[in-house]
Amino acid sequence: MGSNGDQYFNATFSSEPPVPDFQPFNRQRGMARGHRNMMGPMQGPGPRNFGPPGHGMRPRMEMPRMDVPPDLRDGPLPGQMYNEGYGSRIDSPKFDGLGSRIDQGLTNDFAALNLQIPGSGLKGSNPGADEFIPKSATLTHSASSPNFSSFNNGPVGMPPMSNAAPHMMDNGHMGNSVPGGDIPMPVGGPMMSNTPPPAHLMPSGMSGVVYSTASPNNSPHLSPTNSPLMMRRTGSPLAPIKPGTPKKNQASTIQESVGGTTYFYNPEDYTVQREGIHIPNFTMFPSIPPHVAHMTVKKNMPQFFMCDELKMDILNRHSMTLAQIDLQQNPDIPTEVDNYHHLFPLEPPPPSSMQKSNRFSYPTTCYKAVNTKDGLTYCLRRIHGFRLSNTKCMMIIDMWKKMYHPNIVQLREVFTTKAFGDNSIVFVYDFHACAETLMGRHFNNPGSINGYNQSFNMDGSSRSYNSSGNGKGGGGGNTPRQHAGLLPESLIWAYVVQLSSALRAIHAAGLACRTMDPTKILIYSKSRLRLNCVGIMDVLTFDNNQGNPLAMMQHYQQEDLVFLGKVVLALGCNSIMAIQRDNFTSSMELVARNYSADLKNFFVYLLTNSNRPRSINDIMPMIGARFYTQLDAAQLRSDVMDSELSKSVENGRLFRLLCKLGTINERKEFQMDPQWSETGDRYMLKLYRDFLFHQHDANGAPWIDMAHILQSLNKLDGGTPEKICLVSRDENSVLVVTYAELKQNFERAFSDLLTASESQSNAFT
Ligand SMILES: Nc1ncnc2c1ncn2[C@@H]1O[C@H](COP(=O)(O)OP(=O)(O)OP(=O)(O)O)[C@@H](O)[C@H]1O
Repeated sequence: MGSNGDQYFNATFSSEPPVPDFQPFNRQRGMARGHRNMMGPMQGPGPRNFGPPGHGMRPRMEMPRMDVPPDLRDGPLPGQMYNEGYGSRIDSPKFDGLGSRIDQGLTNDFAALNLQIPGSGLKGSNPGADEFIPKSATLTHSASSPNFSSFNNGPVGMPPMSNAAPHMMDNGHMGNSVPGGDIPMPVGGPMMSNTPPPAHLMPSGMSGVVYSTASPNNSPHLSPTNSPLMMRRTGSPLAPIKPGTPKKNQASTIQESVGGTTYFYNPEDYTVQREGIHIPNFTMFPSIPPHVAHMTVKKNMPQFFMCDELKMDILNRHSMTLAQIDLQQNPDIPTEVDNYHHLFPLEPPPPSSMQKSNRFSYPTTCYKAVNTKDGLTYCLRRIHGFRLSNTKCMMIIDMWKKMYHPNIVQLREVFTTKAFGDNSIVFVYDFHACAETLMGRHFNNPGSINGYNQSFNMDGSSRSYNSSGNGKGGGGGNTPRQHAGLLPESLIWAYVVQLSSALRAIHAAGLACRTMDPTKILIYSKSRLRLNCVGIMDVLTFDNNQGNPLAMMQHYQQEDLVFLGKVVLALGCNSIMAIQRDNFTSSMELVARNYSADLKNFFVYLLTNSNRPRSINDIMPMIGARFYTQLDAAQLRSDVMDSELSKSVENGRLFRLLCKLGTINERKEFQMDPQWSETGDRYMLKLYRDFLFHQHDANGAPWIDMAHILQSLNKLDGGTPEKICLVSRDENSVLVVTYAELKQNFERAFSDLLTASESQSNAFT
């Protein structure tokens, strides 16, 4: 079995489910609107235009949130704040928002299933009771309070889908945005959480308010007592659904004329209530999918970010790619070679400049370098002192350049140069950061292993193999070993599959590898192989007198197969010595003792009876069902990578959001501008920053919960209709705003900033 996914195969498969990440409850995933027929018939539009304006002609396969009735898009949001001089009023006379309808649908759905729905808030309390109605909940703020003029310009509607960020099209469900159930928001309700906000956020004039357990639209949800973090620890604290919850009556059809077209629609058709589906109007990283979560070794802490192993791997590769050398201390390295600059040697300088490569009979040097045209990093392999006398061989190079394979290091171009002070030819390959050679990984210890005490070249000559000299890898270290110091057979087959796959593609293209050698096979990650240096031998050994440059290919292909057998035999015996002719019998005995008959047959086929023509395709039956193992490992790894990628997608989005917020808040140059942060609309964003980061609990202790920050930021990004209460530090100003309003202000502020920066840069140019 390949070790690409070894850490997952080795995982402890515990019967105990892992701690869910940020997912305090289980519920039905959202369905596309196209499934509505499964849930019940559409409420009947008549023969004219049906549905809210802008939706009449739409096919029904739409995201539910696309269909926002005009009362929510254009009408005042419940709880809309209006400016009344220096006082602001919370006006929430009829709370019948989208969210509550959605919630009701979900609640009913769950009720039908006789399940408990967290967050329904049904604990026997009557939501319509007076205690839920903080009548005349008028908030005051100080004279320095922000100018709310923007609210006078008319109602702030729920943002239409077209204004939403693309990620809103995702079907992810949010952590604890459990619908509030059947409870309509009480008239005049203060759109508060089902638990009181932290003490410092509770306005002094509202201390007697009873907080509703109603719609999530009105609920900040997260507080020190009901954060997802707490829920993870304690199980869902949200109330179970009350059995037999009555269904809400159907709303009557609404008629609306827009631009001469009359739309008839039932508002509830354009919410997801009827389907009992709740698709959040924002997105966030929900959790690791179970097929990945159960695969990994169980961790004590939930993983919101990339796993350490992968992160270190990526960071190492990044730093290796960015590494530079001080050219003043290395005058031998030219600043520029052809289209490449920032040359960085990938191996220490050889003891003698005349030391030849084990494989090429010329001194060679490898550099990492950046291409001036595309800015990408490549590997330059310089062959010292080689003068290209005939360009006919470039026809083979062109064939190699077209050869794309996941187990071959891609050849990009070949050029001659005098930049090194001699006639050199340079082969440019893709750079695989942190790659090492198979030699360095597995045969770096030239000492006695398995009874062999001398290293040999693959061709059987007696020259000792050096390590790759790059200080990486090593025969011991992290290399997986079976008993008796041998490699696990699964790893050997993983190598065989990859090497034979590369050879198969090469031979099918009419070429030959000619560098099947442990020093010319790159390995990275756990067991990922690539054949390196393809095409070099075709140039270095090109026979000018030969009419057809490909005439010798069949012969070279036969050699490839023999060398494949030798490389794998050396791996199987864990020694280069194993391939020496004298050692062949004992090597085969060792293989027969420790490995399967298939592996032995593999060596017999490739390394005996030299007169028999061989084909790479004959290897496939020997690999047999092990192909499935490789495929499984590759797919598992792909699943893990996909899951890791999904985390990063959300991280990047939130990081950009935070960057924007940081650039808007409290800009010194705008401090005295009445339109800016201290006195203008941006004041709201400044208070939001405190809401986001500076919460404390009832005892005044800082309340630090990543889940609160993540969820709140995601709601801001999604511009949800949910309301939050923002309080100034002196507690004299209280703003109740929806995330949608915050988002509008946020985007406006940032675009103002961009405009200002453009005009400034224009002023300077
Ligand atoms: N395409 C590449 N991407 C990244 N690193 C590479 C690439 N090619 C080579 N290297 C690095 O350069 C080092 C030297 O490679 P090289 O092929 O010269 O190995 P070697 O053992 O020194 O062989 P030789 O005896 O032929 O010089 C390798 O260990 C590898 O880490």
